[in-house]
Amino acid sequence: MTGQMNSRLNNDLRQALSPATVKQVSIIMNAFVANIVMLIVGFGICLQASWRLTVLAFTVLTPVVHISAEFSTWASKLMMSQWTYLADASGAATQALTNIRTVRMFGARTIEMEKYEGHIRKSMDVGLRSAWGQGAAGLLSALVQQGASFIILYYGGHLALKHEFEVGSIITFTYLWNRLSGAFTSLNENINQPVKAVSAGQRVFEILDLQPDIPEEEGDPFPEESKQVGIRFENVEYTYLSRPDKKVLDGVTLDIRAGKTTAIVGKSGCGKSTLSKLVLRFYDPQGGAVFLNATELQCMHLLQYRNKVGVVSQDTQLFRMTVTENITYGLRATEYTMEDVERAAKLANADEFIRALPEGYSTMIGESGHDLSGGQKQRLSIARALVRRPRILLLDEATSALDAENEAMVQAALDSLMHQMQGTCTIMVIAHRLSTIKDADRIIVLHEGQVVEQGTHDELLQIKEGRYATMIARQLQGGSADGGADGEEGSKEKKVEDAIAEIMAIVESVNEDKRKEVLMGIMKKAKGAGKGKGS
Ligand SMILES: Nc1ncnc2c1ncn2[C@@H]1O[C@H](COP(=O)(O)OP(=O)(O)OP(=O)(O)O)[C@@H](O)[C@H]1O
Repeated sequence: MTGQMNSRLNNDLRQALSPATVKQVSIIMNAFVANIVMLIVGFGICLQASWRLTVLAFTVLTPVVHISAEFSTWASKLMMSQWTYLADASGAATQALTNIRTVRMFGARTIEMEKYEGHIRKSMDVGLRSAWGQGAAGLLSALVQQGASFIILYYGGHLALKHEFEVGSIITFTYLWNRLSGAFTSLNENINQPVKAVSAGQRVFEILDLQPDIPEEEGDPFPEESKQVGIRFENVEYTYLSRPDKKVLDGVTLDIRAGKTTAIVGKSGCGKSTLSKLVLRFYDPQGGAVFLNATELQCMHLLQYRNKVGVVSQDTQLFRMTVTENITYGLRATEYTMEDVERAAKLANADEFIRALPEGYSTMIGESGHDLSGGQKQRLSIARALVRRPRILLLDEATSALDAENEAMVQAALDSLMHQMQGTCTIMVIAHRLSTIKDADRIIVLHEGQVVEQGTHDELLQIKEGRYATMIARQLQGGSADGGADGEEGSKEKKVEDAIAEIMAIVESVNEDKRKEVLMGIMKKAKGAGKGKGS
């Protein structure tokens, strides 16, 4: 899609601007004026020489006009489809080049080349058809014009024989007629070029004038600096348009409390990122509503709102700009100082590696940040979130794509970010594992688009400890594991494996000195549950 838009903008823009050079404008204007004058004056002289021959000649010209108009419509349809194929080719090339590592990894170079060639071939076929058509239309109109000259000579001769017309006038008339039809063809071409440019320009403006589905510059102002902001989901339902059969959020009601850190956890695909997309208002819910304090998010001035939201997500996107420009992306020069940038970078554990770059903060970053490690990109993205002084911070599985070493460094940066922001900023953390959200004030567990549990870390641990204890007790007694965590289905072994994995996650998620206590707690409860069941 991006490639297609790109190609459309490039091709159409080139065509739209093609007549807009001083040389082209003067050529078109000169030829246009000369041809119009030639047509008017020539028509007058012809009429004066013989009105009958003039009417005859212009009657013959009518099919030429018709043929040109028909050909123009046909050719512009062909041109559209030729551009569509070119856009497909450009889209395929952009996609393959953007994901060049994946293409190489899967040995798909030849497949991608063939795809590209396929689109180009189709475009070439259409181009050839258009060229043949243009040739045929030219030939036909030349034949019609020659035919008109022949009829003029024939009928003129006939009139001369009857002494109604002088022989010399026939020669003058034929000469004028040839000049007239030449002027007509040239005028047609003169008009065609700006007309094509205008229609290409219209297509460019169609794209430029596209408005976002959600209006960005109207609505209630964002609450003042002194006021804390909380987010509330009330009975929210959401289904992606491309998958109408699957309700991703099904009556979600939850609070992201003002000034607190709230973690959203749950298995892959349960709807966590969809929640964050609704918070960012990329989409609006189909049922229920999202509120910012007492104001419905849909009534909020979107640009002001997004300006106050800092995001660190799993796939950080960087631009081909300097480090400073990447950190301050979206801010105007008056909205930050260099001290702000350095302070944000220090808090994000990024200052050290930035200073080690060849030109420090002025170093140009390669396309999509390919010359930085995943961890470095994430730390830049944390600095980017910090420098905006956000009132809402969204951390969407910011460490999930990193290796252990980078994860530790980025997690340290995130901890410092959350520490810095605590109390002044409302933080929403989306995580796979409980271990990454030790400092959350509240944890909300999602399961298949619904909130199944919520509470503080300790409250959730107690619930889970109780559940796993019951499961372990049942296992120890050789009984069924049904009724285990989150009501999931599957074989007994799978459930035990899941239970152990989750117990390990709990153990990881608490401080070392508390780990023993948690394990002892589970074993104690398991023993109690076993006895209860046995008696
Ligand atoms: N753009 C989309 N179009 C259609 N379906 C989507 C889209 N994005 C996500 N989904 C589907 O919505 C469901 C929830 O996805 P979501 O990304 O919110 O889950 P998640 O809990 O964040 O998962 P993960 O932890 O793996 O990132 C999944 O079934 C996913 O396939």
